[in-house]
Amino acid sequence: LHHGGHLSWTIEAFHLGCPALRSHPAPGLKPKHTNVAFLKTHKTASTTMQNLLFRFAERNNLTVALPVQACSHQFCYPRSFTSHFVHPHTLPPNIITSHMRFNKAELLRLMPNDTTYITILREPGSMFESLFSYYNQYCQSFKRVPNGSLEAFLQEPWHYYRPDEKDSMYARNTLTFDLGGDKDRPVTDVVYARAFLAEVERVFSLVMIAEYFDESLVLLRHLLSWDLEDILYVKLNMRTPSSKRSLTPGLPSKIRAWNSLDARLYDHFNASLWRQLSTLGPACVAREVRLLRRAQERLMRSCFGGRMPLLRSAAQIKNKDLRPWQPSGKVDIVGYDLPVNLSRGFSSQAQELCLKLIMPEVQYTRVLLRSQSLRYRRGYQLRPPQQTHPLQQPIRTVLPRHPQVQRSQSPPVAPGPASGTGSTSTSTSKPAAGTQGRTTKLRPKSSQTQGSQTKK
Ligand SMILES: Nc1ncnc2c1ncn2[C@@H]1O[C@H](COP(=O)(O)OS(=O)(=O)O)[C@@H](OP(=O)(O)O)[C@H]1O
Repeated sequence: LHHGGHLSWTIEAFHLGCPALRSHPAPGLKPKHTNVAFLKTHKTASTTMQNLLFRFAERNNLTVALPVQACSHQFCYPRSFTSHFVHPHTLPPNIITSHMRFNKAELLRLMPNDTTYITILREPGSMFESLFSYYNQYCQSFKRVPNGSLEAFLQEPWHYYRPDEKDSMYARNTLTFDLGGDKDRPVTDVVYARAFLAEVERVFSLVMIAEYFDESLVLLRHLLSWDLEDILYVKLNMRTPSSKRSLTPGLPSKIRAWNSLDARLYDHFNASLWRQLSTLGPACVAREVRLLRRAQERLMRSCFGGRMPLLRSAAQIKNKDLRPWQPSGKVDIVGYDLPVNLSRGFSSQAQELCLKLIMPEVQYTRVLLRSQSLRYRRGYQLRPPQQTHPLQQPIRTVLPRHPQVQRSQSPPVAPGPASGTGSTSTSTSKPAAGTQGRTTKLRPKSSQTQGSQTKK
């Protein structure tokens, strides 16, 4: 993306009187928030968000907390998160975004005081259909169902579901579980449901909604004072149309009843998303979404020569760094390939951007761990002997390395006409199953927003 794109975005949005921009007449000078904890929930477009955050971290030389190898590429999900799951070479972190089961106290210990907490939810019907298809070979509750029939499962879920067995969190109230809640709390326990919802509301400054991904990104950009280029993305981790099934009449309501805690969360935060958007102003939001989509198209054209990169099944993707993990033979996750002839005229930085945009979660996590370990070791060698190494200090005393980033002085590199191969060499085999401070306060919500094997 080129500087001009950013400029026209800010000018156009400014003329529309977007509240956050109006209150900051020189948005280009406002420092970006760089300390972000994104709770990566399951089957909610969270891999797309994670990729966006990984790229943001790399561009700004930030540190991303990554799992220790024993945890695979997730923080030992479904175990409750602890800072022991974080690789020491990725401390102290600015950003955390890999799958985990949320544990507020541990994150407060790990992350800087001014960390912004964000998560994403998806409409329960389509989310459960996605979970049911993706985890049908792993989750016993789903495996028991004759002919893998979603209808049969929903007809009598208690016949197939065992609350305490391995992977049961994919079969009921997965969002509630990921957020650290009790997925099996009876529907009648309204007091619990209300208190849980209130807690989520208190902790998370933004709860994105997958169905309104672009609108959610507009809110995110305002909340964090980020630029347009910071929210560009390519959709990742999609199933092929043939792996999806449409829900027959009556199923959505059964799914909501079975996942009543999740349904409650979704309804609440969907409504609050729209309240936030209306505070920002519908015209402003519509224009920002349009600008985002136009910028995406420009980026797609320059990286991939078309409106979208070439969508491929894993077997068709030549570069193994770009092959997404496949949960089973029964469901196809599509990925992308880089066009072979796009390397000419591209700077290596531009090639890297195009590659990273479409790099699947498992491979990107490995690449990032490698580069951060390298940086860590270099830093360690350069440190005078008397200086205490951060890991020798209790975690609570470690200060963030990059509290905030000033907007880039130089224009971002335009991805000119990319190579079909990356410099990385990672395998696509699925990693092994999840085995198995600092005193911080949650920052107040930003006033700007008034307005995992473990499976993959
Ligand atoms: N930008 C955007 N907007 C809306 N939906 C999107 C987006 N990006 C990805 N997706 C869809 O999200 C599903 C994958 O979610 P996750 O990446 O969270 O899955 S995972 O738990 O990490 O495996 C997967 O849904 P299904 O295809 O229904 O399985 C993706 O198609």
